[in-house]
Amino acid sequence: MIEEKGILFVLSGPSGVGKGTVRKALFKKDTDLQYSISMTTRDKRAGEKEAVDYFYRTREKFEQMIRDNQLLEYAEYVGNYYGTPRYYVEETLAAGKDVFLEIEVQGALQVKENFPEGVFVFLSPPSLEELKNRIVKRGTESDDLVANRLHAAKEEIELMDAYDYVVVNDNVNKAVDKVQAIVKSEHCKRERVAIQYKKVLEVEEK
Ligand SMILES: Nc1nc2c(ncn2[C@@H]2O[C@H](COP(=O)(O)OP(=O)(O)O)[C@@H](O)[C@H]2O)c(=O)[nH]1
Ligand SMILES: Nc1ncnc2c1ncn2[C@@H]1O[C@H](COP(=O)(O)OP(=O)(O)O)[C@@H](O)[C@H]1O
Repeated sequence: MIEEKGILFVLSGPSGVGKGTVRKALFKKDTDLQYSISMTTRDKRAGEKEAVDYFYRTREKFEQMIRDNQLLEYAEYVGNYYGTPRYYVEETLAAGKDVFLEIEVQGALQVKENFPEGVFVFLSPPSLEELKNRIVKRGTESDDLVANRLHAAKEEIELMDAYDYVVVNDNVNKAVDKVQAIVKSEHCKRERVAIQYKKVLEVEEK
């Protein structure tokens, strides 16, 4: 019997590059991917909703989840915790559905250790100057935090080699098209493996 687990897709990249924007645009088009909602200790921004944008938790609760091994990965990022609840990801993949994570770079590298068969996509800014413009334009960060996030971004861009794909987010629609093409291409690859496996079984049965 061929194991029909779902594929884990991980979209990562520096803060402000447009991960949230690309992910939201992608989910308006592609309903076959299951988005894993992250847990965070950061404050809710205006317009955000519990269990839609994040699960908002206290540091105490978050640290309890870490101790109980309930997070697939987590990272402390610019003073707050962010993490992926383990149960949802494992159950959804086991049910044969694809899971989509949108997380920062330290977390993506942890996921890669546990799920080397996952598909890792690095969303890159067209330039650092443009990344700064986007963070400033978004207006959610104080000047200090903008500087922190840019500093983190420079280090993160150096980790690009660990990824399977790089998508430059110069234009949101084009970036979404590329992510969708990656999803399709990975499905074709898994189908090839499944067909090859079936052939092996047929030969063995003869
Ligand atoms: N490691 C990890 N990072 C996450 C998770 N969820 C969100 N992030 C990342 O944490 C960073 C900060 O997120 P946020 O405060 O929402 O700011 P924004 O994405 O820059 O608007 C971003 O790079 C997110 O992609 C998660 O579950 N795990
Ligand atoms: N391709 C793009 N061109 C111009 N601006 C963009 C693009 N993608 C995202 N943005 C803008 O950049 C800012 C940061 O995007 P966001 O999705 O919050 O990034 P991230 O989730 O990676 O931190 C937002 O104001 C968003 O509207």
